[in-house]
Amino acid sequence: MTFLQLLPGVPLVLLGVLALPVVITLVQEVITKRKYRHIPGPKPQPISGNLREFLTSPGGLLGCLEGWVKQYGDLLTFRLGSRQFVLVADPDAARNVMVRLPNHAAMSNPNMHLTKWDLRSMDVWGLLMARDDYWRGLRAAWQPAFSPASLRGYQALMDREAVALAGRLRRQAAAGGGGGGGGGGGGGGGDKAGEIEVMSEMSRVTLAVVGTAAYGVDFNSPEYGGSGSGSGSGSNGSTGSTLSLAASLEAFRSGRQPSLVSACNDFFRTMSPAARSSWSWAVALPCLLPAVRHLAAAAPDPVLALHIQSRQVLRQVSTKLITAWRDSHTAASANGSSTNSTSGSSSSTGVAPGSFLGLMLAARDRSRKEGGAAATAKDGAAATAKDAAAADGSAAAAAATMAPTLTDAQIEAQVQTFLLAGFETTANALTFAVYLLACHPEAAARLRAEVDARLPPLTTTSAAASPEEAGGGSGGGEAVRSELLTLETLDKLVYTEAVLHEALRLFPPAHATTRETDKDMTIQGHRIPAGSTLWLSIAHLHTRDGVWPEPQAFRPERFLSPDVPGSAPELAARHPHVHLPFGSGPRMCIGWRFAMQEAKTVLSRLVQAVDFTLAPGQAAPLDTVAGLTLAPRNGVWVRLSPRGGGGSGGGGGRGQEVATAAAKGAAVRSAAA
Ligand code: HEM
Repeated sequence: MTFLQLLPGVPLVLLGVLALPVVITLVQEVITKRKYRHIPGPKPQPISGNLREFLTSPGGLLGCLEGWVKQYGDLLTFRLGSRQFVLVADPDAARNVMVRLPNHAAMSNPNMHLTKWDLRSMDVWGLLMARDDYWRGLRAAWQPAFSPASLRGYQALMDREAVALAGRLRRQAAAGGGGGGGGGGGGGGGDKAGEIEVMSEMSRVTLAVVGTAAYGVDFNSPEYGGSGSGSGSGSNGSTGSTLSLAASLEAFRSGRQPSLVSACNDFFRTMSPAARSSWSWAVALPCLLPAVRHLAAAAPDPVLALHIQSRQVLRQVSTKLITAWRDSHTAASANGSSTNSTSGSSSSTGVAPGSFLGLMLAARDRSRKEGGAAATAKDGAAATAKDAAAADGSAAAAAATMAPTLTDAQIEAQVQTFLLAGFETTANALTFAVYLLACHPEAAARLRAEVDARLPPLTTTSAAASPEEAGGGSGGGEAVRSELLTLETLDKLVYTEAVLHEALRLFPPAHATTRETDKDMTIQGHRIPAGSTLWLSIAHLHTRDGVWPEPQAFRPERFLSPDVPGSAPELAARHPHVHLPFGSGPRMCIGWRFAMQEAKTVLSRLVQAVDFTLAPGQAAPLDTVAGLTLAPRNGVWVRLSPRGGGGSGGGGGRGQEVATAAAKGAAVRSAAA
């Protein structure tokens, strides 16, 4: 038989090759279906599973899950592409699995899977996704950065950024100008006089805090694309951040280089189920994925390209930070000025601000010494995370068996994890709190009274030495200063804390977390097979009927302890596992105290400095988007007015009362993917 005679068979072979992955996937689906057949849940479609309902539900991702819980009960199963999930919505069951199970399940976002390995080491090696013994070692290495002594050391820099924000907002309120040049961003507020977009401002503050607390650098400086870059349609000129996926895509198409804050926002936005690349279908056919990943890398569509770009920026920044740390540390060692790579990490003094990398490198040095030659050999065998992942084709499996020392890729993964986990969630929490206060003048008034009574006053001096000292922002020559807001004072801000807890309840930035079952287990009478992915819907627990009286109402009093006047009696009776903004158990958020300290500092300073109401045109109820995190879809616009008397605090007069925003609607969530 000649070659030519073979040709008619070629299309058939090709068809067979293409059909094979579909057949394999369908067979796997049948097997999976049998494994979970005893658990109720929506009927999946072949290949896509329940993805369509997830994406098209009018209530978005959260509304879809809510509907399923109503229909199928507190334990149900659903499939997204090839991935089967078990949703646990009962508080007791949620507590059990969070406390008992040590591992998060691997992430399953299409854009993430379509990105080549060298850009996503964080998805496996970062603390958030680390597993088993490797995670235990890593968590211990991170812990000193969040010890009480370390947190005390961060307070001055948190307050410095909060006072800078207060100055910036006060100047914008007084000038009656938009300061950042708003640009619309689809949020409805536009750049009218005295209006600001809250999320951009909060992102600027929280990014600055992460930068200085962890790395001792200013992430808002021009070096990282901040202060003035990125202005234009849909972006906030003062922060260089974009306000929506559409605005980021527009900026991307125009070839604009994103600031660090934009890249971080884009990372989260492109991890939303709504931000699908035209290559996303490949995730439903796992056996095709390695090949498609290469094709997608060669011809990414704008969504995937934006995702890849955000990871490239994160990578460049982390490499730069590591190199700078090494250079300065090597220089210091050569001068004999420092022998301790953590710059003072003893437990009594805490970790010095800016030395998170020192902590990681010290952990590596320590484990190298302890592990000796054997560990070093093992480390060498898995010299890069890429090699480890390639060894068996499973990055997650590689992580579980990793040597105890940290490779460069693993250290880079921690840098990126701290940056991402430490900034967006806190910025979103603050944004939601401001939105809720703008809608509830009575709560804002009570908060203002507490702040005025407790905080050291803000004083305004003329002629700022630098724009930074003046709180950045637009023009003018005034600076705002204050004595330090201490941790002792912060402890007394019980209503501020209650406002934040209530905002975290109604709009939990981390709306869900996961666990992976390590062996077969029984939940609510149903057998859950080993290796299952459990989806714990924090958002659902937070608004569960029958647990929370008027679950959608904004009532900070719920979180006041009984000895505080005006507290709501429900606190004592409440189930401890229906308010989990930071998760629970051994995988609970390592940065929760850091986040609360920062959020209290920033919110109280903001309220001390200005009054605010929702800007005309700002949608209420708020339009949100739930992806990896819950965020406002188009930012939140508020109108500022200065508080009276030069900002002396201490209960002095105010420039303008907060106008009632009741007509704008209550704190109802409209989460949409
Ligand atoms: C309001 C702000 C924040 C919220 C709502 C939040 C929420 C969460 C949640 C729900 C988890 C998963 C917990 C679980 O599965 O039980 C988590 C984990 C984590 N968070 Fe946060 N977080 C916030 C701020 C921070 C900050 C400031 C950092 C600082 C770096 C941080 C770092 C982390 C890390 C590294 C993990 C993974 C911990 C582990 O797996 O061992 N978070 N966070």
